[in-house]
Amino acid sequence: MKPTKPIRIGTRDSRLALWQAQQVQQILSRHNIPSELVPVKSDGDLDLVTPLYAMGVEGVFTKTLDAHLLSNRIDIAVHSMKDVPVQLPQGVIQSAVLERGPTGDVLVAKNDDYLNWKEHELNERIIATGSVRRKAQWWHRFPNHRLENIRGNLQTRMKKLEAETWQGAIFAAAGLHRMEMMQEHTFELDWMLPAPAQGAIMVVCREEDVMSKECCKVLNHEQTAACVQAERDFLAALMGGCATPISALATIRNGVMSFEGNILSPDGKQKFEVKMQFSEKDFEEAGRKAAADILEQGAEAVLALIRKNKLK
Ligand SMILES: NCc1[nH]cc(CCC(=O)O)c1CC(=O)O
Repeated sequence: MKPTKPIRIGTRDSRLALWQAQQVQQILSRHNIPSELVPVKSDGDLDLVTPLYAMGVEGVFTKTLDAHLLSNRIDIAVHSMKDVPVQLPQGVIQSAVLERGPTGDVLVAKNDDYLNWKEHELNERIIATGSVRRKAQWWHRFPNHRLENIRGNLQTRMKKLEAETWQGAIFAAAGLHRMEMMQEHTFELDWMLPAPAQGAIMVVCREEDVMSKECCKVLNHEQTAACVQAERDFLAALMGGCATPISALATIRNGVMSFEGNILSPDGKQKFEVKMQFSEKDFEEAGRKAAADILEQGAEAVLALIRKNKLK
């Protein structure tokens, strides 16, 4: 099946978003499917002051592209999957998930000091992150550190870090990697679980657009799709929301899925975690089963706390 007109690929206009959309374009072109990029400004990019968790709406990065899709100004939209609310708008469907990049979070620091920081140390250090999920996990490990809010695209945040006296800032490894912005003093935070679907690129299209749906099949990476589905099912079963201190990472090796998830209170004091393995026949159940396990441990108390904070 070949489209008669180039597929219009909607993307945000940040450098990272454009890079990701170009990946999609390259794969399509390898399969002789013509396409064109349609960059669109999103509200999440226009307001650089308000922390994301205070914007009060879900999908600040995705709703502008959703509107473009539903009004037929674009045929597909490319998103950083971790920014996409688990509930897609009516009429919009997931048409592919690309093979995943690096999944973790990293600390970009001013020097190599991090290697000497002890868990629960008394030193007060200043680290920048705007993410409630990263804050909660950081405070769980370093309760005495001060965490500063930071917003903006990767380039903006990196410049801000250079200009401030902070010891470091936290970034998704995938973004830095894709922008070739890996800095000298960068440390993998292997003790921190990423946001559900971090490092994955999702493609969506209109539900009834058979042609685009078919073309997107060449973009889909099945193992990645199974892993991020499990992570998002975990999130959906617990809250169904973004900007919550809920993390998850699923990986598949030799046909077995290893699933890790956690929920923390926003101050990092309470933490529940789950680690489970699933064989292929249970992949579709993984997220839901992990959520049931963590709730059984008593995580509901933390969820109630998060809900109360959100209402304030
Ligand atoms: N919320 C912003 C965002 N959305 C996707 C990425 C990076 C790429 C990815 O994680 O898929 C980032 C930057 C960051 O968290 O540092």
